Amino acid sequence: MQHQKILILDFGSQVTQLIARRVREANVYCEVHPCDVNDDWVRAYAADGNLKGVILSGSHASVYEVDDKAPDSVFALGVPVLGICYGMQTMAQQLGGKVEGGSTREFGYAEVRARGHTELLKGIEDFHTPEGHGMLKVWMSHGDKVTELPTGFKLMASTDSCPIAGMADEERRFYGVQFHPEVTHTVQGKALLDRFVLEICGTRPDWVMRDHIAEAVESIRKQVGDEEVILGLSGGVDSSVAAALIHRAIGDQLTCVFVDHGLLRLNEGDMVMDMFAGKLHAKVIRVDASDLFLGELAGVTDPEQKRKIIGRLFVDVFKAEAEKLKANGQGNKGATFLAQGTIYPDVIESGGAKSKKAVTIKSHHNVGGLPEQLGLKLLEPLRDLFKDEVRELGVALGLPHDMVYRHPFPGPGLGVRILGEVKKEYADLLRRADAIFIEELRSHIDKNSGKSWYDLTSQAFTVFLPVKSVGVMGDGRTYDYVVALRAVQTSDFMTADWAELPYSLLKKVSSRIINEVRGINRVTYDVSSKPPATIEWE
Ligand SMILES: Nc1ncnc2c1ncn2[C@@H]1O[C@H](COP(=O)(O)OP(=O)(O)OP(=O)(O)O)[C@@H](O)[C@H]1O
Ligand SMILES: O=c1[nH]c(=O)c2[nH+]cn([C@@H]3O[C@H](COP(=O)(O)O)[C@@H](O)[C@H]3O)c2[nH]1
Ligand SMILES: NC(=O)CC[C@H](N)C(=O)O
Ligand SMILES: [Mg+2]
Repeated sequence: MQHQKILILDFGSQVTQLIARRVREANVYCEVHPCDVNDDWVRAYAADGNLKGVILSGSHASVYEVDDKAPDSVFALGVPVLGICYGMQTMAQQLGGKVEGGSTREFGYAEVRARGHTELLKGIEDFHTPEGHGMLKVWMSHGDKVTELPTGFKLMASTDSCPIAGMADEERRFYGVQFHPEVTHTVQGKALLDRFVLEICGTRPDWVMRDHIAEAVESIRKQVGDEEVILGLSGGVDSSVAAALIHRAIGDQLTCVFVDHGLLRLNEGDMVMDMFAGKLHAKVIRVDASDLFLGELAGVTDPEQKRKIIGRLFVDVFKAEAEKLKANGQGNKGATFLAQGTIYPDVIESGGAKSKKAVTIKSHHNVGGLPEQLGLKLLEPLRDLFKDEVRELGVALGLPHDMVYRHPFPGPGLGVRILGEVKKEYADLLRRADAIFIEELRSHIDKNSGKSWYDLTSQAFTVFLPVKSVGVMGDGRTYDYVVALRAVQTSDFMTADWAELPYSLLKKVSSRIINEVRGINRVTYDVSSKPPATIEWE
């Protein structure tokens, strides 16, 4: 089935993904593409008639400094266009208006007054002033402003310091807002985007997870035919959901390879095997490669070097398993496809025009280089989905709730949570400390929300610090290792706040770790946000 869709052109804003999230939440399919796609691309993209509207994102740049423009064809498609912040500014400039650098900058909360009556803001006000004007509580982040409306536009909204905070050409259905409707701080932001997407663009809300399973199953069958697929299964959310979906489509033509690199969490290996072999009846090969990984990591202390070694060993193991599959005597012909749990944020991050300019903070282990080296074709059934859509899909496929709502776990595992040199002794201590932390997070329920602290945090784990400190236990002196607890709250993992865990919880965890894990005598809590820190320590 062909879905109607909204095109989001990304000018490099930090929050472009949120626009996509909000549109998807309205059950409308959308895609984010870099702003520098050309006119031919836009026309081809719209050729099947399913493109119902375009949204132009914000940017850190200024329209008078860079020449990032929307392809002109966007304004000639006959579909509605919404410009947000920089998106509004470039729309204004491209259509004959004027944009200038302002002397006052607006960051954060602002109140915007609706002007006149426009279709976009119809029925969308947070409150009315005594004079009867509609006001919106919004989030702003800009220094430049539109100072002259382009021909055909009328004023839609303003603030004290930004007289043109919204503009509309109702004839052509072009709208611009200086504020950010995609962030939750803009109280009616979701309502405004819903109105644009559903009413102004008239899009059919047909993006529903239930239907997606049937469509995905059909397309996997078509793509794979009677060939065979291997999939790197980590037990994490993405690869597990990909495995369940592909298994539903092609059954035994799928073989999952689960690599135990000796850097997994406590009992993780058995849990993953149990679930896949036991409940889903999928073929899973468990490869015990801990000696290989720990052997190659011995003596290596540099984080980037550790990541590269782990990435390379993953490739080696997959390669060896793909070969073995041909000769296993069970009628396998050998895999021609490699399946991956790549999700939409991975696609945007690696393909976005903007992110190519970004510096490498850490080389995320990735299997992106795999297919070429292995001579395999790629199968990525989740590449259009956001994480929470993947989770919804997992539940719909019958995966247990606990598995689907697990915190993400990085491929290099404890390898990046043991600072410096990785040793089995350290990994064993860390596994036990981490298991205690997670157990307590799960059992501590927050009274206000009724949720466990595991569910209230996005990711939580323990980090092993290879330093010793002095302690006293049972009147004796100890000289043992230190661990740090890390718990963060984030929606996209690009930025994160450290979680304000209750002291009672921290107290319990600390006392249990020190009492139960001999070899650790000190526990600290990491109170750094991202940025400037990162979530993992390496
Ligand atoms: N131990 C492992 N064995 C086999 N494949 C792995 C392993 N760890 C990671 N991978 C592969 O690397 C991919 C990327 O890992 P990543 O952690 O980003 O995703 P995930 O584990 O599927 O989900 P989550 O983000 O919830 O942890 C996985 O989808 C999987 O294919
Ligand atoms: O699959 C992965 N392979 C990796 O190499 C990797 N490194 C970091 N992470 C995860 O990415 C998110 C952001 O982490 P950082 O703030 O530490 O960069 C967090 O969720 C991290 O756990 C990884 N995931
Ligand atoms: N967030 C934005 O899109 C900002 C646009 C532009 N850089 C400004 O300061 O106005
Ligand atoms: Mg993972």
